[in-house]
Amino acid sequence: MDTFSGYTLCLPDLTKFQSCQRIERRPPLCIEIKPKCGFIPFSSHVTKEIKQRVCRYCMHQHLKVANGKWKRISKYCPLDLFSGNKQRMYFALKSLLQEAQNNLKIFKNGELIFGCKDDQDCLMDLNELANHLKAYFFPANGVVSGPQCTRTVIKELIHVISMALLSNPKAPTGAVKRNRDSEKRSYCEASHVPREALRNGIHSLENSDLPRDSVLWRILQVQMLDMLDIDGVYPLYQRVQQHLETSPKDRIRLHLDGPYDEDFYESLSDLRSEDDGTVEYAARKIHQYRVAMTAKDCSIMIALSPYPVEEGHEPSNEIQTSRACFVFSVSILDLDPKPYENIAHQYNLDGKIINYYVQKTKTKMAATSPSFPIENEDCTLYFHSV
Ligand SMILES: O=P(O)(O)O[C@@H]1[C@@H](OP(=O)(O)O)[C@H](OP(=O)(O)O)[C@H](O)[C@H](OP(=O)(O)O)[C@H]1OP(=O)(O)O
Ligand SMILES: Nc1ncnc2c1ncn2[C@@H]1O[C@H](COP(=O)(O)OP(=O)(O)OP(=O)(O)O)[C@@H](O)[C@H]1O
Repeated sequence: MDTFSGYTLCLPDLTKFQSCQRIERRPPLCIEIKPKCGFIPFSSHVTKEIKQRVCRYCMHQHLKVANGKWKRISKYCPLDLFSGNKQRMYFALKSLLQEAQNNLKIFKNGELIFGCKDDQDCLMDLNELANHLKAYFFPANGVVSGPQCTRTVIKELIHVISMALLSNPKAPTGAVKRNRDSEKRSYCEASHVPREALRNGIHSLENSDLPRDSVLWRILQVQMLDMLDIDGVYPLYQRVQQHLETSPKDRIRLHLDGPYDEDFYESLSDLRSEDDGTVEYAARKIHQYRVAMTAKDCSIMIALSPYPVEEGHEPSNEIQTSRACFVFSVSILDLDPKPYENIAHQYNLDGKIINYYVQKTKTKMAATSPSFPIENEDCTLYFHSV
């Protein structure tokens, strides 16, 4: 509900399956993922070299833990999830299950069974999650338990989530191959994926790249409307602010607070990046940045409704593994536009994230690097016969 305008938005409950399906004994599941930004900035305005190597999410983790927002650093890296590479996606989803923070929630029949209600109240027990889910993956034998059961259920769950994230509602039109440059931009040096898997990932073309029109592909396309990065957008914001001081009424003409109509939408498709020095150019780039920011903060809802393996279904909206069958739907949540004023906050936050990360990694490197002999210290090597 928007208390300023007096409007209320009435949305369907996305934790429940939307289309009318046959009644199943087992209730619907829903997985909510807030994936965050899935690429390394490619803008030439970026001056801090670290931003070209480590993604914002991984850097921000350190500041969040230092500020007490979360207790532990997550091994989740959005670039692994958005990679389209099965191994990296598996690792990303497993990391979310180990440290969900506000990036993963699981609902059963609309009720939260895994993830955080808020910063204090988190349900994070994987065995309990497996207990909730085993009826979906061991339908004939609900009594299995123990670590093996948990492992199998979690593996199956990750498999099902990956399939939903990579599914293409418009039938197969192929994956979008990355060129060498964008490939480099899709690796984060702070990722915890084992180096070996990364090396294989870079060279293996199969199981890599996002299928066109999959939910991850669509979100990534919108995120990449941020072509200048906050480093390039902030000076444009200052240009607009300066202009508004003398012409405050232009705030409406420049659509800074909406309306989000055809004109606004059209301004998103003009991707020219030659700055002609006008306030119109600045406003257009700010619109694109704000829409990208919205896509960097949205959530994906995957609703799953189980059905018996032997029953046929539209293959386009079903997920079938060796152990389970689901019909599924994928929606995107939390698409309210980021306010124009947010840009100043983003700029300051970006600086804090980077400074803290650089300082933290420097201290860590100093503590782990080998100590060199101090001046005048005896460094004679003695060889003993063996
Ligand atoms: O800046 P970030 O990346 O920390 O994102 C904020 C989110 O923090 P997160 O990193 O996901 O824990 C933050 O999430 P929480 O409220 O902390 O769960 C909000 O979504 C915030 O958006 P808004 O200002 O409420 O519209 C988000 O702010 P925006 O950057 O999208 O404006
Ligand atoms: N249509 C919906 N169906 C099911 N659950 C929903 C729906 N809308 C929101 N939720 C749940 O409520 C949570 C908060 O929603 P949302 O982020 O839109 O609210 P908000 O007030 O904008 O919160 P924030 O400022 O933290 O983003 C979501 O993470 C999701 O779990």
